[in-house]
Amino acid sequence: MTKDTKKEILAAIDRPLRIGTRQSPLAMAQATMVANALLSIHGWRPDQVELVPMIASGDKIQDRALADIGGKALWTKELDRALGNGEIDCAVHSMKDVETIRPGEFILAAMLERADVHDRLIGADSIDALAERAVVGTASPRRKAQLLRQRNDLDIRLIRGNVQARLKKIEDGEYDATLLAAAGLKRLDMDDIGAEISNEIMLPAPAQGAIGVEVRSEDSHVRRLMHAISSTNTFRAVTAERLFLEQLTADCHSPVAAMATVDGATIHLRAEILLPDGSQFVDGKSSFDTGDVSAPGILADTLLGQASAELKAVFGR
Ligand SMILES: NCc1[nH]cc(CCC(=O)O)c1CC(=O)O
Repeated sequence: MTKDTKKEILAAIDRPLRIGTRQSPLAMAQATMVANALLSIHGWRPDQVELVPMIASGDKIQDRALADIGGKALWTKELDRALGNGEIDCAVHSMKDVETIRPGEFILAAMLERADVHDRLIGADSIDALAERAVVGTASPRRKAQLLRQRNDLDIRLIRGNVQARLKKIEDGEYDATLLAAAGLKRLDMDDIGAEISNEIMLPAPAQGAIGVEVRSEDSHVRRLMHAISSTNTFRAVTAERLFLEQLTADCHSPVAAMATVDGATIHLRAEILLPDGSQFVDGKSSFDTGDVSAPGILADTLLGQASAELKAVFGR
């Protein structure tokens, strides 16, 4: 960008850019990363951005699985309202928690460069090292199915609450172990906690480790500001994973994993669908051009085509 366009963008800001976020420590850390990226790339003063923390419905409900009470919208509803109203200029999300189909009035304008995509096991050095019938807390149908595939003796129970609350429950002995995304732990400066589980054993959730920024589609000014902090490779990889998920018509009940990597002009997508009890799964991979928007859906159809009637039924087929 030339010096003149930079000046023009700066001049257009007559008040701080309001960045909407959930108020959990992880969400605040993510929004701060977006704020810092903007300050750094646009050369702004710290007072030219403002974090606007909001409580999401999902934060108020701690005793049931998300899947049972309204799914991913519980994380986006409040922020959507504020973004639609113009109370905030953008909303920062963990892309893993964002529905595949979003209101047309919003657009994903940026994704920060993706962090570590592994899951980490807290409470034991490996899945095999867990005691017989150990109690493992997770709220993720994917992690539950992948754990049971490896160890069908494990007692998988629902765990809710933010990262700190979950770690406390392990400390207190309420659960023997849990799984958390390495990306989230790192953002909370806790990346040394637990043991890394390989992507072979636990392929991550679609969009795991990616932070996205949504803006109003019509707001070309903020779109342009966000474009400057976006990682093209992360955007392409996460978009492929989300297209895969969309074709499956999966929701947060569905045990699904997908991970794409970008190598030059090629996307490599690996994905897997499982029965909730881990007793069956189908996995596959596909490599395609970065411009190919139908390949992820074709992989989804291929996996479903190889699935048993029971596994198809998990995806309403
Ligand atoms: N569903 C909660 C959630 N959403 C995003 C992350 C971690 C950060 C990320 O994957 O980007 C987490 C916690 C976890 O899975 O451990």
